[in-house]
Amino acid sequence: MMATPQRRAQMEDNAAPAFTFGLIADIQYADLKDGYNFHGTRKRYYRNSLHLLRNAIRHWNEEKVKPSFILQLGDIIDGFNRKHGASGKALEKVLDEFRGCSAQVHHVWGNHEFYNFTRSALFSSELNSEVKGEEERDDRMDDVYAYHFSPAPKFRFVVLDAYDLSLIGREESCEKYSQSFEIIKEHNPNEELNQPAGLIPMDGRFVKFNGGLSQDQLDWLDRLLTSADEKGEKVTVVSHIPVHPYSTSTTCLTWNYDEILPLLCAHKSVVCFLAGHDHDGGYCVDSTGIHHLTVEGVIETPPDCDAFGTVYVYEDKMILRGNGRIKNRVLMYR
Ligand SMILES: Nc1ccn([C@@H]2O[C@H](COP(=O)(O)OP(=O)(O)OC[C@H](O)CO)[C@@H](O)[C@H]2O)c(=O)n1
Repeated sequence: MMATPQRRAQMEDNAAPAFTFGLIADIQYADLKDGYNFHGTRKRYYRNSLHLLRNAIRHWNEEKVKPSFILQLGDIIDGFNRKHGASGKALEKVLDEFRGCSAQVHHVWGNHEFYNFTRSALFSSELNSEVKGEEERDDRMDDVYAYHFSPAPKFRFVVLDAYDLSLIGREESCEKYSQSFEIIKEHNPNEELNQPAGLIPMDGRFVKFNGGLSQDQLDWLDRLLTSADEKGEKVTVVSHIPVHPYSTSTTCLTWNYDEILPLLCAHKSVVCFLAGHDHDGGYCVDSTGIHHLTVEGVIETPPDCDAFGTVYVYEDKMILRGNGRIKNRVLMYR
């Protein structure tokens, strides 16, 4: 499709951005030969994912305007590492690549983080990139990996914990596990709870490899966005699991997306929602003008291609410059 002259002009904005940041999703590195996804329809390049990460970091380090930070959108190493007793070694290998990046990295937690490590181990690891907020600590958020940061005046990023309510990464003895079990069993009668087989399409999200936000996290997000509205900030919300059904397949959607979406739409500060998880990627603009971008996964990207992007942030828009299978996009603020 030909770009309209207006779209071309927007893409070619040569003015200096306020700042830029990098995007990469679902690296899922493992020192294993290539495999396939569950249905055998998509090849997974476990070893090569490290090379694609290296390409991304080389690109970011050579950028004229250096990215202020990188968003690693979760599933940094694959769950298969655990079976091979290689979780620590695999993580170290990927983090070592990231250490060569001149920008700070914000790590989001996905399902594969919990296949490899306990929640408490993750909190004490380098994958905890939490920036302590300016607001008073809320004790109810102690076991939740959610935080926010402001890379430049009038801009804020919120990192969400999409496995706050989940059957993975929560001790069976805890209240949140019981609550999650009830939620999933109400919609999914399958013996194997990773299976969406037989469910009506919109219920396909009620599988074990997804999760949701607790009421405490929703309340925290609401308070944070109210404060951002008052300050006139532009907010980008980041999570491993997408929240808009048009930006992903329904089997990769957050359990309580139907509570999260209205909350985001009610806050004028929110301009963009970034996620990974669905390796095919996706994009839509919701009815209120929030951009929902699901970033294509490195793990299912062939070795001769790439899967990373750089976002140039302006006062009125963000411009995504994609590499490999990630498309260029202009995201005008609502
Ligand atoms: N229909 C399915 C799909 C998966 N499983 C099992 O669930 C676990 C997680 O699956 P996996 O594909 O590894 O999860 P990813 O986060 O890498 O990918 C999510 C989307 O599929 C990507 O687009 C694993 O144990 C699978 O075997 C299942 O039982 N039934």
